[in-house]
Amino acid sequence: MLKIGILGLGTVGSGVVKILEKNEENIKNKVGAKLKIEKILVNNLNKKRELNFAQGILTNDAAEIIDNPEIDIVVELIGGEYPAYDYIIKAIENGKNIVTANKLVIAKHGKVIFKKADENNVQVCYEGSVAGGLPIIRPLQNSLAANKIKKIYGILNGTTNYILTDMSKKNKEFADSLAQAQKFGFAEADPASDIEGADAAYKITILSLLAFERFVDVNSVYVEGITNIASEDIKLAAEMGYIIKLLAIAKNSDQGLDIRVHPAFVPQDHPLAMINGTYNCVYLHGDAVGQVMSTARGAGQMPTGSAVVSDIMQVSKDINFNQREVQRIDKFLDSQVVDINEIENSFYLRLEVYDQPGVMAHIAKIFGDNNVSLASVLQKQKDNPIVPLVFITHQVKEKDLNKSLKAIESLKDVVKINNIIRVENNI
Ligand SMILES: NC(=O)C1=CN([C@@H]2O[C@H](COP(=O)(O)OP(=O)(O)OC[C@H]3O[C@@H](n4cnc5c(N)ncnc54)[C@H](OP(=O)(O)O)[C@@H]3O)[C@@H](O)[C@H]2O)C=CC1
Ligand SMILES: N[C@@H](CC=O)C(=O)O
Repeated sequence: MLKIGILGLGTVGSGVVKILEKNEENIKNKVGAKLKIEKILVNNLNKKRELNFAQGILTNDAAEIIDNPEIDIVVELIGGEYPAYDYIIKAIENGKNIVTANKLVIAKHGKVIFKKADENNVQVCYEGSVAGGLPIIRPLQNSLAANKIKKIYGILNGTTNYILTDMSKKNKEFADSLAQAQKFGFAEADPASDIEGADAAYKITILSLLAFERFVDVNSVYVEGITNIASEDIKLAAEMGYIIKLLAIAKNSDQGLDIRVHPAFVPQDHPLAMINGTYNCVYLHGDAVGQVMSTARGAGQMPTGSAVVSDIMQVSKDINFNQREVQRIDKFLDSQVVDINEIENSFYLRLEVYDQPGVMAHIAKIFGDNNVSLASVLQKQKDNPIVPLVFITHQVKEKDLNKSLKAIESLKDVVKINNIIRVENNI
């Protein structure tokens, strides 16, 4: 019998307990040992819970798990940076194997945690940390290991994909869709991490670690969230043949790593445009295998529970059969991240201008002076002295676009620049 201590009994922790109970027999057969939940750490012992436990299982003292010599595997599901990180380190030092779904901790502290795990001869598994129920950590470590991976495009945040899908398909307002995602338990305890892009940045940092064998400083990832996306942008994107998605992108080249998270126009006929709701997707290119695309629900109790329990089972099997999967992280290098200003993209620009002669000529001249060429222009007629003007540019370096936008903003016939969104035509 192997004994498990779980830190956290929220959305994911409850899912893990349910799966371990529901599939108990099947899990025992696959692992070759019975798995027993010894203790569960919660914050508030008096909280009303959907699951019932025997006396003494729930505790609010972390030491009863991380310092407990009976426990073989510590499953960290409390989230956030601290005390989660401290608990993981202490548990490793105490010889526990770790399973976690905490992308923040793995993205920020993976290097230290993996080193510590190696020194203590234990494993750290984190399949649930990226894209919930979508298998991608183990495939990158194993099934795709023969490949050199050049680029990854991901829809890695369930909350924002849910919001964008709702806004585009059901004409819902941002705040209503976010509230729904929070109610379902997809959103982080602090949903700013979802809607402002940090959650996806942690996830693409973890994928880059495995795909490119590079440690990335998560603070060097360029991040923009979806809080500026208006329903007007979603409608205009559709008119122009695109869907707006929050993309997490990592491309490796001799110049360094182009790694970023931002909303993007995705062509309507691209498979990524068809990933809706809480579904996540990873779309990558391996030199041997070619394109690989996988999709599954990226957030929520049972999909994430599925990934976490699979990790628990893998670690249990390894303990049971006395083996340990080794990650050769000692060979991983630190990454050079390419400055966003040097990256070329096509852009969607939505402006409001005074409807008067010459405005187009003034804007076109500034674009021309800064090497910005236009792929399409959409001028909306309104019975109003102020009209929207929409452009899609050809590929241009961000720094050149920004120079021209600064000049355009100061034109007196331009009211304001409403939005700028990157257009990913070459995924
Ligand atoms: N929700 C999702 O869909 C997904 C979440 N994840 C990740 O999984 C992890 C857990 O997320 P989720 O289940 O949503 O989080 P929740 O907020 O739903 O649950 C957190 C749990 O941890 C407990 N807890 C929080 N802080 C402490 C503390 N300082 N000491 C003791 N217990 C504490 C809470 O106790 P109490 O119940 O008493 O309040 C609660 O049981 C996070 O890292 C998250 O990013 C990953 C993929 C998907
Ligand atoms: N808040 C996250 C949960 C899973 O990682 C998301 O919405 O994707």
